[in-house]
Amino acid sequence: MATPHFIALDQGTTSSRALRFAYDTQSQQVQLLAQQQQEFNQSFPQSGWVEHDPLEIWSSQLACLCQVLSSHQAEKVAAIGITNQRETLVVWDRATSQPIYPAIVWQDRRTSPWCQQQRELGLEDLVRAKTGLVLDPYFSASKLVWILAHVPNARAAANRGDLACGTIDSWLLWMLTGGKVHATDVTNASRTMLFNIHTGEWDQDLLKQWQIPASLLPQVQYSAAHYGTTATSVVGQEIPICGVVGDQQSALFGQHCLAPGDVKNTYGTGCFMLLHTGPQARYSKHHLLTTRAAQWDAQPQFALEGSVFMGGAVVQWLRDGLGIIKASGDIEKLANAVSDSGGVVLVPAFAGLGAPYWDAEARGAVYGLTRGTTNAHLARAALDAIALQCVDLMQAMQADLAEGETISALRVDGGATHNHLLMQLQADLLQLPVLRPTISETTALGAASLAAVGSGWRAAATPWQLTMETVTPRQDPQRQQEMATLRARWSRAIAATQAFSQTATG
Ligand SMILES: Nc1ncnc2c1ncn2[C@@H]1O[C@H](COP(=O)(O)OP(=O)(O)O)[C@@H](O)[C@H]1O
Ligand SMILES: O=P(O)(O)OC[C@H](O)CO
Repeated sequence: MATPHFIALDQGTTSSRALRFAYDTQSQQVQLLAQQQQEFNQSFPQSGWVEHDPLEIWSSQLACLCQVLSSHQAEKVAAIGITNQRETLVVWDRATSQPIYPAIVWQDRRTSPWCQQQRELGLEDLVRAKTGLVLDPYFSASKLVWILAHVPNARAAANRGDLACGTIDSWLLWMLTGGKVHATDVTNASRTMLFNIHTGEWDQDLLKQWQIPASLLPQVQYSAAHYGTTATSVVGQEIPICGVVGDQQSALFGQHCLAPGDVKNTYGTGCFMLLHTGPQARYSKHHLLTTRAAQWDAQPQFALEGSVFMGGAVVQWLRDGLGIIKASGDIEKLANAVSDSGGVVLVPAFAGLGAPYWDAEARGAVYGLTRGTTNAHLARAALDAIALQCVDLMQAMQADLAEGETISALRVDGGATHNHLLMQLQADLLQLPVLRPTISETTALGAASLAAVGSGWRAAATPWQLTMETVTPRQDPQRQQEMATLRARWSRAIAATQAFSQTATG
């Protein structure tokens, strides 16, 4: 098998995907052979709540896997890698494998009051020191506490050891192995707010503080490890599962960002900028998170992360909420109908503001409307907002760089990077080259690559061949002036939005 195949399962916020790659061990070339994708339902049962059906996640993911399995010879598949939307939490019954409640999604804000209580108890610094995270509803811990408190009988069943919980990787592993494996990897664990990023273990103090029985939690392993094999009764054959990694850390790995100073930004539902910082945990002075990067041997790896909750989701809102475009890709043509937003600024704080503001109570706002404002101006303002949120992340990251470190380019991936207008805007705002791989599926590539490492087919440090396209920043004075104006307006709009959320009473 000189050209083993690896399958990545990429379970995202809006869709499940399976991608099959062939890896030529001689040339290190990788080829995408087949891919399948299924969207699934998003449920918004109350204001600020976001839920998924874990069984629909599972059935869509299994269907995609089975399709790419049957696309080529079965025996060529050397291993599977799983990558996933992070933080989203599932709790299920160990005996029946039935979820006891829908998955509470990373975007869900219902636990904002609980987070506030924990801050009032003075836990913020302790949580940050142990987990690298800020006390925000984004992370899994508050979602688990909510389920244990609100789902009938959940607390008693958890205390008896009858329940299991985990992020989506754990849920998929459990189902793929027919209930044999309850595990997760360090990157996913580091997003739960229950994991000590320094010791590499569940933090007993936090578990005690929040009354979480340790028996609920999965076993934590390296990202490249032998997790188990798929059950024949489920998938039709036994295939080793040798990689598990959160989707943003997977993209970091897939983009070959393995050394301190390497940075990537993914433009999916949200936008996630990660800076690899090497084997030492580094704490931000500018409200970024400290998180685990993919780990392939005994040496832990760390990253600084800036998370923006509404990236491509703003485009979905224009499509599904306002109905001003039919497909996400239509936004570029509409936005190109005008030369700028006409002074309109959209702050998409629909689910609060993530890094670097961490304002769970902020809500979205549009400024600068006139009688002349059109859908095209709004579309343009939406793209501006995606890029400007990422400028905030980059500014924080640059301010956190160690002496001698510089960021010379931004590697990008994710659905919204197909938008040329957005990518040019990003390059111009940052005055940095934006590097876009011709394989846009670097998240899946990262998981496939880790599965190849975990199954012994390649060494982690050996990069795949990646061809990059460069978007060069425009440096003419007029453009620079336009970008400065955009940034100044954005700062005012953010300040006004936060002031409104502090003064709003209902
Ligand atoms: N041409 C485009 N311009 C802007 N946004 C886009 C474009 N194509 C897709 N998107 C957005 O990208 C997101 C999908 O990207 P993807 O990487 O598949 O996300 P996820 O992994 O979060 O499900 C959607 O929010 C969609 O609105
Ligand atoms: O599903 P994505 O690609 O939007 O990623 C979601 C993130 O992992 C949330 O932290």
